[in-house]
Amino acid sequence: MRINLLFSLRGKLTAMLLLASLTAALAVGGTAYWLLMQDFNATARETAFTNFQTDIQAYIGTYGSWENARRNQVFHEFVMQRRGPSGSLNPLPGAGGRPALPGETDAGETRRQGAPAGAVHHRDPPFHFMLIDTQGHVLLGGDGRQDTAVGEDLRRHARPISVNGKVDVLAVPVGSPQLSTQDKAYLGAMREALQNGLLAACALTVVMGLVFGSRFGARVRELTSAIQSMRADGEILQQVPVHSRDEMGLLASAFNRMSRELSQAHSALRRTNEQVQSQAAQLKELSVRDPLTQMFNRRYFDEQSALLYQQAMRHGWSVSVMVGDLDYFKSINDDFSHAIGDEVLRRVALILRKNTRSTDIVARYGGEEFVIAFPESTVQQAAIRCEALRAAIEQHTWQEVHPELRVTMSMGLCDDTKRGSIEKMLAAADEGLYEAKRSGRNRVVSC
Ligand SMILES: Nc1nc2c(ncn2[C@@H]2O[C@H](COP(=O)(O)OP(=O)(O)OP(=O)(O)O)[C@@H](O)[C@H]2O)c(=O)[nH]1
Repeated sequence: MRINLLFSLRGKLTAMLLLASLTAALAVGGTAYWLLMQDFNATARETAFTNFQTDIQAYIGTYGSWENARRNQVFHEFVMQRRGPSGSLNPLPGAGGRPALPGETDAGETRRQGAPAGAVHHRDPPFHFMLIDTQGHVLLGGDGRQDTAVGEDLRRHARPISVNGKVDVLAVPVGSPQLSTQDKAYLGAMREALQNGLLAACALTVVMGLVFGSRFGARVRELTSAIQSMRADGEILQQVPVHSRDEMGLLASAFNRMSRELSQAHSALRRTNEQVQSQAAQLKELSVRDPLTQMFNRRYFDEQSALLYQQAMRHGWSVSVMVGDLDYFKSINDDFSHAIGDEVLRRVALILRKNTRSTDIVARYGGEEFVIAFPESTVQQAAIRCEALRAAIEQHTWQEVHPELRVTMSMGLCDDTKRGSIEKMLAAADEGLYEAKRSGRNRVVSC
């Protein structure tokens, strides 16, 4: 049976691997990118703080105190003066200290850090510092909130700036750090590399899924085909190769063992069945045989002769029955021994069997009495054959058994099917036998 690739193990395994790799790649790539961004932000924030701290320390240090410094020179002018026109001292715009962004200038940013309330802002820097005193009052920045106290939420993030070993001011970060063009380019390249890696991983996963799925599917197919080949009529023993020691290998080993055990059990069962059938046949044979002469017994004769009679009636065939009895058999037993009597019975049985057709039903009816049913035989035809039997018995070399032994048989015959049954025909033949005995024995009398 062919299975569509989509629904095959190979297809499912490939899809599972693809899903797993996509999920893993997205999770790992996303986390790595996020961590990288965090790292960049932290570095940018720290650099900005260092620059701002340096400027403030220089500003206050130059004038002795914040109040003096503010009275003497505006902070952004101090910074401009300190850095010079190129601003090379601090490449980051404003007190925030980040690299200049397109459309921004260092001077512009620096001016805005110290700009008084109401000053014109071309564009708010995305990240800068507000300077507060130890009581939380705004000293610098804060979009016109000078001398007002900032809230606890902002003070929580304030970082102290010490001047000459004393902390009088704190820097509060405002906004989020902006990355430089170089950083952005670097991060863009990283993102592109991650995307390409993700695509490559997916392609590799599909190929690996198809290859591994194919190998895995082939091993499953071996098992499936072996199971489908198992038949109760002798094909139970199926063995598959064990390729590995993993679960598939264990499954293959377990299947091989199960198939071997099943096959052994099946063979044992078949042998037992054969023995039972043979014993049943022996028992059946024993039940229809006379143990002394091995001839059919009375039961068998009654069954078979009744069938023969029915067939004869149905087809209009003739049928004859003979009842024979050994003459003076009691004297044989008495004069020569019971064992010689048995031997006589065995030999008579042999003579009767050898001198009749395979279609004739020959049986020992009891004691020294024998019966024969002749299918498709008139009484005249049966009489000729009974006469031959009688002569054969008389002429047998009985001297081999005992020098003085002489054996003869008297017989009665009947072919009158109109009597209604085989039993009635036997009864009529028995009358003939009686007549044969009465008229001198060793003869055949038809009735
Ligand atoms: N040895 C031996 N004798 C048997 C067997 N079955 C029956 N007999 C004997 O056969 C004898 C039959 O004797 P009777 O019925 O008197 O008949 P008979 O002596 O043959 O006399 P007629 O039939 O009148 O000629 C009996 O003595 C039985 O014991 C047997 O299986 N073996």
